[in-house]
Amino acid sequence: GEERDADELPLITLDELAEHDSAESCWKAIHGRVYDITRYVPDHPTDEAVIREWCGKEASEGWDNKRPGVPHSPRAQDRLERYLIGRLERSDAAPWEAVVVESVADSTEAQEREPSVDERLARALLGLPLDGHYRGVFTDRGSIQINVTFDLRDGRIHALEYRHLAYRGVDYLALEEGDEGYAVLLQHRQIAERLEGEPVTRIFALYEPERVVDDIDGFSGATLRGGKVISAIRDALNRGVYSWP
Ligand code: HEM
Repeated sequence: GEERDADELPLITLDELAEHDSAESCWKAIHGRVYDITRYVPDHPTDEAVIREWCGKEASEGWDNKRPGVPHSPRAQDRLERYLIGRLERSDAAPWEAVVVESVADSTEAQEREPSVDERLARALLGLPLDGHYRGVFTDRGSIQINVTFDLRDGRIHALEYRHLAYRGVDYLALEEGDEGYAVLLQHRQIAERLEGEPVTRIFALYEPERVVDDIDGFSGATLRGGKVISAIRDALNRGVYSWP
């Protein structure tokens, strides 16, 4: 669809919107525009209930927060624009400026958010991981093997730490020099050192640990479960920012 002049679109009231609150006819208002997404509901990549509960409503909050702080991708935005049918009639009861859930919002006050001046918002709109403190785990059959924390700044990893590191009943963080398996702990620490300041995309190098860690004490790089560290980091990224810098 060509970009239509917003002024040409019909005005739709909140009452009218509210009549289309089911899967049979699902309209949503997002940032001042109204979309009839009825045809899209069955195709949405979640449980239908997730998207249906916003039918008939001002849904910017859901749109901007697939999970807290994680907005939909540009691809989803393109998709959304296919269903544009009107403009929401503004009323003071329904502010439709960017809505950000509380955990993410600057708590001081609702200030004007523009991607040109708000780096966080710009990264969010581009689908880039947001700066902040992250925590994630790798579990195996219910028990946590790796628990990592790290910070992202401009998409780069800093201060990667292991809160927990255990395989097969061995608590590696408790090992001391000379203990069997100590080299595995050193290798994990090397990962943290070598990833310091690297773009987060660099984690995939851990699939070939010898690219990242030295051979220590005759242990080959293969001792290291590089894939598990990647999983813990990806889990952290999936969970989203744990706390803001
Ligand atoms: C407003 C309420 C909505 C909520 C709460 C919501 C929630 C979600 C969630 C939780 C996911 C993640 C699925 C996953 O990672 O497996 C997702 C993905 C997606 N949603 Fe929605 N959604 C909403 C509306 C929409 C609408 C109206 C469209 C398009 C017309 C849409 C298009 C997509 C697409 C294309 C994805 C794939 C990931 C992406 O491109 O961001 N969603 N949505």
